[in-house]
Amino acid sequence: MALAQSFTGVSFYLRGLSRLNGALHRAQPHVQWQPVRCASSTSRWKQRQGRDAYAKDAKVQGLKSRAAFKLLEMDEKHRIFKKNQTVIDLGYAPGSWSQVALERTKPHGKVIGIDLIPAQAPRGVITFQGDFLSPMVQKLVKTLITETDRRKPKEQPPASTDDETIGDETAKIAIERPSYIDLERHASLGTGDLPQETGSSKGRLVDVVLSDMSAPWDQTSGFNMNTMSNPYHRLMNTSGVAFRDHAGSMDLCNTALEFASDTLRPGGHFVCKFYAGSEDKALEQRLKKLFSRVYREKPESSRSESKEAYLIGIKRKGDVTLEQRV
Ligand SMILES: C[S@@+](CC[C@H](N)C(=O)[O-])C[C@H]1O[C@@H](n2cnc3c(N)ncnc32)[C@H](O)[C@@H]1O
Repeated sequence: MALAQSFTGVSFYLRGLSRLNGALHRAQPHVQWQPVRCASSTSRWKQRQGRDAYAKDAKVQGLKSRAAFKLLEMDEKHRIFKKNQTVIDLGYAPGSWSQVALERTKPHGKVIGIDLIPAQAPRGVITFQGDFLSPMVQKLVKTLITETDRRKPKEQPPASTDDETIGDETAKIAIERPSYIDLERHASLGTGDLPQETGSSKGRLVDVVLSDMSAPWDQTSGFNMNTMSNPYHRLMNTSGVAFRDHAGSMDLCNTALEFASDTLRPGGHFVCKFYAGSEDKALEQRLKKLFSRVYREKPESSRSESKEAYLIGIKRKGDVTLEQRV
């Protein structure tokens, strides 16, 4: 049974890091996750999913979505993951990138997923629900990173304590902190006792920061779906208006990059999705300040009609930090 502790408006789930089964283990015989080429698409999403070989392959292999293949392609080319790394997955829901990250960082990799919406995370992923554009949420995530780093798997309490159940078990780490709402209230009153910003290199505990965040838009179709059991369908990933998608993605990417600047170890890597447009060159320049090598990728599994593409930063420079935007 999964244990969950809810704080007002924010939920933490820590599932047993070493007990990976379910979808991930079912996917194991196909660890290569070799996709076949994409079939032609139609304008209707559902029909397209029906014909899309990547979407079918993801289902067969127990992956939460076809997006997994984009990350697998990029990892194949740039060797992003190594065993036992700590990975932050921004916009993790429904969780296929987290599945890939867990698989590629075995046996003791740690994956922390953050998303606006609640979702059933892959087993073994620590999740945090909140808007990553909020500075408060970013601070809480930094605190969570520090806390989980202190509690390595070998340091967890024995199976008989209250914090751990046995069986299809899930380990829970109870993290003592004020609620999200309390923190927001204190901040607005100017009395905030916020979590301390982690000091320069001291807070750099992360090996890989991934961001597949897309600015969410209100749902415009598919209202007949059972949205209580599948909240992923409550929001659309693109507005359909190229400029809005581009502007939204630049904000998300810059925020993810600044977070990477604060939390990535020297030598760490960064991947972020963006929607192409006039500002993406400036974003690429910012990456070049922080990383030794920067690549622009459009994986084969990314639909050709989509303006999405990825920037990859390899090897964070140890002596550089990015200035925050004003
Ligand atoms: C394309 S989906 C990610 C798919 C995921 N990489 C996977 O493989 O399953 C984009 C996600 O970004 C999330 N997102 C968008 N804006 C966000 C924000 N400001 N904070 C946190 N998550 C956000 C959305 O809720 C959505 O779940």
